[in-house]
Amino acid sequence: MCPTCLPSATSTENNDHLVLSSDPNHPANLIPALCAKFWTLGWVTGTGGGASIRSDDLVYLAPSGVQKELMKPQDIYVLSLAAQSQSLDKRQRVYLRSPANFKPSQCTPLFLAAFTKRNAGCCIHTHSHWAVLVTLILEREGKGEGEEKGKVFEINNIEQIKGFGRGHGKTGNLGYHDTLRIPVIENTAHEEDLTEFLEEAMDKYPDTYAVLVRRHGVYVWGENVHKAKTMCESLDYLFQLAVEMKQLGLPWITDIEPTVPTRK
Ligand SMILES: CSC[C@@H](O)[C@@H](O)C(=O)COP(=O)(O)O
Ligand SMILES: [Zn+2]
Repeated sequence: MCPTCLPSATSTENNDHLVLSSDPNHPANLIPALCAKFWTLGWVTGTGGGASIRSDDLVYLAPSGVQKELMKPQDIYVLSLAAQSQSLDKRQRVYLRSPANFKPSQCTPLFLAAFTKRNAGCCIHTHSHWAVLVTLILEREGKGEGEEKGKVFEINNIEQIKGFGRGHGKTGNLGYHDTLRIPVIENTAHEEDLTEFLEEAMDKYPDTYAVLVRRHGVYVWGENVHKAKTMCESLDYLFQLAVEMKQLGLPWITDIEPTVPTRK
């Protein structure tokens, strides 16, 4: 048992009903199904990456260090946000369900940041090559430059930008001519140490739905699973495009005046 886990049920009454459902959209069924799809995209290979879903007060999490594409609903942890907030030691996690012989994902505090600071319903973490390559390009461009250079990915005038919401609490999506900005934080030796930097980036970029982690990957969240998944897909498309644009010597930010169509 992980030292920071505090199960509120014994192993014999391990609240299996919280993860056993015939509904394919139940979070305990969706997390393994999504991770199996993400594995085919190279987002969660070699146990890296993962996904977490919040349904009201309950947070569903994968175990740590497992092949994410082979997980089963019975492997899923369930945590109560309310119980967590009442706990005297905030680092102590209050699990309603802890599968035996596992530890909860090291990404747990980062997923919780998306749920508590942004009221997200789903958070996805990928180790996508494209995300990592974008952070490497930015690292090279930021070398010897000012403080902020290399610490934010910016792109405009690409249709797929319209796949992003304007920001938490705002209505509508970004437009074709808007600039999408994704902050970049530096990687740390231990995943949980990323949390304070992820939270800082969320404060500095209140409209962002994603944070890149240098030489590591990306965290993407959304109000629900559909939004988190489609924004993660749109981002990966843009990261790949951006790497290929860079190879062709094309800039990510361009000055294109909006055109008004003339109708005949
Ligand atoms: C290939 S190990 C990757 C981990 O250190 C981490 O970055 C990660 O994304 C997954 O952590 P996990 O605890 O297995 O959910
Ligand atoms: Zn990771």
